[in-house]
Amino acid sequence: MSRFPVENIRNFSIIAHVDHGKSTLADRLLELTGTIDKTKNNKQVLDKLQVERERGITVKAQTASLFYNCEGKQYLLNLIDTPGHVDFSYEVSRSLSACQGVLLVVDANEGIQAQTVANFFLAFEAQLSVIPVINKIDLKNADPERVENQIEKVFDIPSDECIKISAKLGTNVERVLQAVIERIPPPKVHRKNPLRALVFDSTFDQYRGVIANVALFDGVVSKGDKIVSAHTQKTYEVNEVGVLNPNEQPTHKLYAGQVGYLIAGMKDVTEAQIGDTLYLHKQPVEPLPGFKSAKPMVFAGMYPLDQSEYNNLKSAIEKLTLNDSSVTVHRDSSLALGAGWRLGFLGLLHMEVFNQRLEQEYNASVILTTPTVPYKAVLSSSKLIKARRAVQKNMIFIDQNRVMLKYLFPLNEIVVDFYDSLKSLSSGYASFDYEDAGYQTAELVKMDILLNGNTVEELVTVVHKDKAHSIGKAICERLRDSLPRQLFEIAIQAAIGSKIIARETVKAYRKNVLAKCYGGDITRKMKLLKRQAEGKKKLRKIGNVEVPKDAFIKVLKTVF
Ligand SMILES: Nc1nc2c(ncn2[C@@H]2O[C@H](COP(=O)(O)OP(=O)(O)OP(=O)(O)O)[C@@H](O)[C@H]2O)c(=O)[nH]1
Repeated sequence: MSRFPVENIRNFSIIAHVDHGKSTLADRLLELTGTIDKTKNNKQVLDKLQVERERGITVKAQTASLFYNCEGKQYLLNLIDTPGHVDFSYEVSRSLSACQGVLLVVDANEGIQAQTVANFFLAFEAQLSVIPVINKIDLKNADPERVENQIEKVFDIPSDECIKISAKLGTNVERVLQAVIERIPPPKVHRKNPLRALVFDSTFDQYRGVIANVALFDGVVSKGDKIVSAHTQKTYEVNEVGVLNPNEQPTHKLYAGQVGYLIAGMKDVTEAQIGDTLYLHKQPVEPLPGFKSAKPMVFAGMYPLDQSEYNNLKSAIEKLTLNDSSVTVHRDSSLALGAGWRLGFLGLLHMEVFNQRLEQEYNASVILTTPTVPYKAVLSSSKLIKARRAVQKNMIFIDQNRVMLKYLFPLNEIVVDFYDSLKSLSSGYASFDYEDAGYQTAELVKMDILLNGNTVEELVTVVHKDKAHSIGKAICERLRDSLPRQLFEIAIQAAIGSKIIARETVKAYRKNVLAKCYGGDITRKMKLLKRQAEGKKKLRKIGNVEVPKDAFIKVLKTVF
């Protein structure tokens, strides 16, 4: 690795709106630099997770070191492929901290979309060099000149700086590599200073412990060095260092300006925090600023299917949150579902992907409850504050066919199915991005669900006043269909305070376990009654109503 002086190193990221072709461009760059075999049918090589391959989207940023010869000099190019979907923008902002420049990929047919704008500003704020790349010029409807004009108008980048390519066919991709060398500056680092390495990502390997992805800002790290974590102050010996090419390839050393991985016998997932600084033993340095913690937008309860699985699920969640540090975890418990956690996610897709990764990578089966969003409630007079609907903030015309609209929305209105409705209403043309605008006042009510007059704590929820009736009705109907009939009639009611807003009834049914037992043999009667009592233990009693666990799961998972 010493062959690469700092001036021959470029660290860059590919950013774009979802599906504009980042991963395909990354494949071509890996092929052009001989990192992967051109003859193979390479498709999204850096999308390593099963969930990424199944869904065809990137959810984790991935790093690859490319070796590239240009005009007699050998360059080391560290490429970070990032996700496009809004839920994973935290991955993007973290990746950018290890870069000096970005390739901003824009689809030649679709033009600038919501995440193109959001990701551009992440790079712009981080003061990175931006190389605009117009992709998919091979498409019949491609209009690269129109997209060039959009880029000039919205981002103030001269249109002659755009590189027009087809990542699929490989057209002009070599020009992208040349632009990386010419337009992105080498990292500003000092090799003579003591080691200062930023942990910008980490994964957990069952056999080797924590694998930390590091960017070296100062100094050198070698196999066998003693290093200290600024976060925990624990000391470790470096067992392995190397580059990702794109799989792990050990090297003896990593130098400032380089990006690679490091294994140092960290066995516990709490030991390698993303954003931590590593330095050499007895040579302490000022820690790097790290990362702003992610702000979860959507919360859901997670419980093991069976309580005996609690500890396994706990360890799986810990390992996965090491790799996805934007998830927040708090212990929680529910009378119906037992001990579990309340997890915070950046969006609904993020929640689904996390759940799928738990199942696929850790073989965990979980119950995930319907997502909710956080509210701040003023309880002084239990009358909750005035409502505010979506308010338009501004409207900007990007070109003749495209307009950017900004609205202030209650988070709860956009979190579940807004994105799908927007896509179907606009035949797929509209794209959507959001950011937190703080808490607003709204007319919210606390809705109770009652079984024969007794509140079911698990189903108490906060809803908007206007939606209380439809949600209450849906919960009552769902409960009616999942509650077994009992010896008496059950009234299922949704109530706001003392006002009942929806009601369903489950008719009485007498299961006479003694029916077959004519003849009056008392011991046989006792045996049957005992068996019936055992069956009831799996139920939860609310007042005099017995509720099987399944009924809660059905309601908690599907309504709202
Ligand atoms: N015609 C054409 N299709 C392309 C080109 N580049 C990418 N695609 C297609 O566009 C789709 C999306 O490409 P990806 O590379 O997965 O896009 P991405 O930006 O990485 O997507 P995310 O990782 O989910 O954000 C795939 O079906 C690609 O085959 C191109 O130059 N021309």
